[in-house]
Amino acid sequence: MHVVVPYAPDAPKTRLKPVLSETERSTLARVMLEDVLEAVRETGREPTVLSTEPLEIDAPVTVDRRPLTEAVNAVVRSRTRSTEVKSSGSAAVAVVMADLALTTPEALERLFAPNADVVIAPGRGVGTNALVVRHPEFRVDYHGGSFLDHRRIADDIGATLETVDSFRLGADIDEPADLVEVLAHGTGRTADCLREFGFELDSTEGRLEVVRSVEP
Ligand SMILES: Nc1nc2c(ncn2[C@@H]2O[C@H](COP(=O)(O)OP(=O)(O)OP(=O)(O)O)[C@@H](O)[C@H]2O)c(=O)[nH]1
Ligand SMILES: C[C@H](OP(=O)(O)O)C(=O)O
Repeated sequence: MHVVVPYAPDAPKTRLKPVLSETERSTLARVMLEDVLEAVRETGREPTVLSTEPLEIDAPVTVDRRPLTEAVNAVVRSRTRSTEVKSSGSAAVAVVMADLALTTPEALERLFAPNADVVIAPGRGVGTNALVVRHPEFRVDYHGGSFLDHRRIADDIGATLETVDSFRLGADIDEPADLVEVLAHGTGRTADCLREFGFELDSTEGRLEVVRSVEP
């Protein structure tokens, strides 16, 4: 299975602006990417980064400056349609977002295991955090509740769809409140990165929150 990790390094994670400086957002995005790549590798697969810019990283990188949906569809089209790839028995393509900081190899195996035409791990906010495509006519349409769009697209083309109910794959790190999940459940370098930025868990207001001792 070909595993692609989309990544846009230019001004990433803007929704974290209230709590992180621009440099910190870039560092966090990069560390999350590295955690995701490592988790994929631990499943025995070699991920390719699908980046909007050239990157210095220990992984193959494909540069495609088009918006997310177009760039991913170009990969999906070429992998699921190529007769050469099909005859080698690996026409499936997986798309795993780079901001899944809680991802583990075990969580990814649950995404890779089903033999459905389309497999989706939805994210909070009804996004599509991770996806496997085996059907040659399936195309992605990210943003704006993309899980519902992807379910409809699968239905329209008669593709079988399996949904993976995963806390770890469902947790994309977009907003300040998501940092609580990283500090509480993170097993990779992202949690260490947040601690280095000075974040810690705090429950003095009742609900568990992140607070930071050093402001950006
Ligand atoms: N290749 C590619 N990847 C993208 C693009 N836009 C977002 N991504 C990646 O897709 C994943 C999900 O994107 P978002 O959650 O919107 O991340 P983001 O754009 O960094 O965050 P916000 O600025 O808060 O929306 C992340 O891994 C991003 O790095 C794009 O245009 N091209
Ligand atoms: C990538 C995109 O992220 P969102 O806009 O939902 O955060 C999606 O999952 O469709």
